[in-house]
Amino acid sequence: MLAIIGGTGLTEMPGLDIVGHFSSETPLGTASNGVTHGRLNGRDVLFIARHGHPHKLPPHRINYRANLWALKQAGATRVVGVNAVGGIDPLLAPGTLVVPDQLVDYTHDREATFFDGRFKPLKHIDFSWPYSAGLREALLQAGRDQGLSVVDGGIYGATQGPRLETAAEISRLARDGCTLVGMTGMPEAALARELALEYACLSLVVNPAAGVTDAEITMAEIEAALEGAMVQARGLLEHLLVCSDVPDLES
Ligand SMILES: CSC[C@H]1O[C@H](OP(=O)(O)O)[C@H](O)[C@@H]1O
Ligand code: HPA
Repeated sequence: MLAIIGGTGLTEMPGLDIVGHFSSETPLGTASNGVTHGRLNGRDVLFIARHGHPHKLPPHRINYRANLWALKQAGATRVVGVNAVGGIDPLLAPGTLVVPDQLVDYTHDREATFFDGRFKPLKHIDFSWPYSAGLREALLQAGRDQGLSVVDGGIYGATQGPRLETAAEISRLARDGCTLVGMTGMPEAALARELALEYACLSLVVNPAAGVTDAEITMAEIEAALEGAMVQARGLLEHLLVCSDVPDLES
């Protein structure tokens, strides 16, 4: 079943016919929220709000392990993480939707693996290509079907937060090749891979990253960009659920 992890600006899925709720308690601690099982456009979908609902958890305090575990237990096989990001590449203006194809992890002190001694045998997952190619393509196809222009590829730099970055930090990320910056892309992607879940991200550019323009970053501009982009993102996700080209990885 497809699962959606909603981020900033997506703490619930409007229009969902609720089938049931799964508890937020897991062997890895408490998930941000209980997992909601619903039907959208006649298709089953699971939903969890990464920051809780209402939005309360900062990115470094999210129990990513519990969230992924709860989704897997609820029957998820494919997971789309939705995230608000800053645009490092000046071509990625606020309002742009991106399906990243790579990431660089700058986070620290997060519970970033299931293989910390409790789960055996230890597996060193291959993470050369951190996102599922099939799910990325399904997202891009859903965007094309909806007439949306969705950027195919981008390098997501995952920072610790919750503060935004300095201009010098963003210059460093740009030198590393990052085109997008956010605070939640890791360890979410790696944990999904450890649980053998197909995982891809739909990133919404909500501001130029620090120093990309001369202006300071304001929450007002972020909220305005998020409002518009989220309407498109929700349409894309709803279409993804019914899109005939989506490979059904469960069959
Ligand atoms: C200034 S908004 C920063 C906040 O938004 C992003 O969250 P998410 O990825 O869950 O949409 C970013 O990572 C920060 O947590
Ligand atoms: O500029 C940003 N930096 C990090 N995370 C973000 N999430 C939205 N915008 C940003």
